[in-house]
Amino acid sequence: MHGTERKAMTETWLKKHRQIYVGATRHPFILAIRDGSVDLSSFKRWLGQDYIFVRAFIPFVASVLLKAWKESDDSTDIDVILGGMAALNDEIEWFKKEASKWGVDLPSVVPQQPNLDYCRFLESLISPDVDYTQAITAFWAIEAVYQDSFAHCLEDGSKTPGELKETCQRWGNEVFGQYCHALQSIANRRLEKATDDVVAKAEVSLLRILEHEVEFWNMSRGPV
Ligand SMILES: Cc1ncc(CNC=O)c(N)n1
Repeated sequence: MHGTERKAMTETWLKKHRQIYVGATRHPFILAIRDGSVDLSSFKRWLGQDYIFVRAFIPFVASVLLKAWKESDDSTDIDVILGGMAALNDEIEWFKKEASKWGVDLPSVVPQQPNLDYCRFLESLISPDVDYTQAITAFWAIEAVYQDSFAHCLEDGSKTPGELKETCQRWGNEVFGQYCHALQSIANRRLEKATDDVVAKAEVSLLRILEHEVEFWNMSRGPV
């Protein structure tokens, strides 16, 4: 990496890994929501699995907050991360409401293997051995996949069914988009000053996240 221009590292990575990024953000499940052909049992499967994921995501975000507090050179990072935590509080209530609307009994949802694998990966990032730069890059990537995916379902020309629009709005709205940009700016700022070793680790975790996200969407198809 020596001598490499590191401004906007995350943008460089998204170009370099474009194929897998498109796989994660234009998955057949998302395309089916967008064209209105989505099977509602797929949607319900996704909803139940995502609730389990989001519960595991909370301690991960808390760990990023703690790392920011200990390691960040900019105290306003905390405000951005805290905003993300506040959104998760809302999100948990929304999942409960949405699940009851669709007749999904959340306590009886069994986590599928790709979900367990993704949650275990999140847990590995909580370790104090993972530094703030790597953790905030991972946090950005996880949020950005949902933002990009669901915003696609709200674009002009999309035929998203009315009853799924609220779901798409949750992650596809403008405010969530700005929040993802704020996370991306923090990641870029940190990556610019990071050691080659940390930059390499952050890139690997970005790739792992994109792979986990593809597997996560694949679960909506149901057990094979
Ligand atoms: C599998 C997955 N990835 C990203 C998100 C978005 N972050 C928090 O809600 C999510 N809900 N689920």
